[in-house]
Amino acid sequence: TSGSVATSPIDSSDDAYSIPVSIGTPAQVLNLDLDTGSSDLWVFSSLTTASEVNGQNIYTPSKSSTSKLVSGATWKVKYGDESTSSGVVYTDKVTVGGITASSQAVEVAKTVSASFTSNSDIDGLIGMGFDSLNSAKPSAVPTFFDNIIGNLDSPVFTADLKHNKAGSYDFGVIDSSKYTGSLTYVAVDTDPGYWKFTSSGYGIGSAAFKSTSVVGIADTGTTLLYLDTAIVKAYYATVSGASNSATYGGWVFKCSATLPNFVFGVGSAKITIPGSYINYSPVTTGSSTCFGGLQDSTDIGINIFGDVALKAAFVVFDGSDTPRLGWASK
Ligand SMILES: O=C(NNC1=NCCC1)c1ccc(Br)cc1
Repeated sequence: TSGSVATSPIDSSDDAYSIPVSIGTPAQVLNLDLDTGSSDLWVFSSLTTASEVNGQNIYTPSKSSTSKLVSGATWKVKYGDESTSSGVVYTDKVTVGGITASSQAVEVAKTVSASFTSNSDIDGLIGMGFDSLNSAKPSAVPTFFDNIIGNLDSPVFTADLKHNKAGSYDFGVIDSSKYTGSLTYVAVDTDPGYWKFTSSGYGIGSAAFKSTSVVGIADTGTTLLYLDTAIVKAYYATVSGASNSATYGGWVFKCSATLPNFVFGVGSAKITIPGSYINYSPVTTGSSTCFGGLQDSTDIGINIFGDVALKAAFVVFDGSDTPRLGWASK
């Protein structure tokens, strides 16, 4: 089988990208954040503390004829932005882009942290990292990708995220109409469970490309691009008036600034992020000070190729016995 689902940015800053996911019988459709940086499929639910639900769609297992409680199973997940959620586990029928996992572990939230409550556009997450990252206890549960991979024509999913418009995630097929040129593949290190790869270098504006190994993860669940201090400083040195603000917790500049393109290498290929993608958003609504889409990864401990980078490319997440990432321009 193969399938495709549209994915839309939840707001004008492309803060996250959601997909419709059908759960249960009859179908309950929730908008989930497909996240290659984690491996839990969890949802707002009828079991979620009422005061922590604010406009989200919820999954009510008792209304699904195919739901089953997984006795004794619990989960608790913490994300890189310090957000958290936790609860219990059901299995149910889950369909994404026309592809069904008949008995998918659906982690039902009993509690979620404030940043989830305040985001009415996201009804939960669908993790597409490796199973080793799954938080369920006493034993991990397989991701949706792991459950369907055996039925896919090809053991892959692809990401075609776009700036301020709908893109798509495809499953089981590589649609060559969605990219230009050719795909360049790079090895993935699956320890500890991210899609971790080594970029071959970077270029800032019209400056010479710098060949250097940059280890990072391809993370659809992280909004921005986080790289080593030296690269980030070199980039903002070309933006007059840019500064690393303690007040705002990162690099800021005048919203009217002209930002250079940023190129990152994958093998011999080069992906160009338009400078405009690095003007992320005003620090507060209406401010003329803007927060950069490229930030320092020092405090994280690993580089993250988040949505700012991913939306400049067509990316193949290849889950074959030798996992790898394919990158192309578009
Ligand atoms: O949590 C992570 N990615 N997904 C999401 N972030 C926020 C909601 C979902 C994440 C993963 C690895 C590293 Br290293 C840093 C962050």
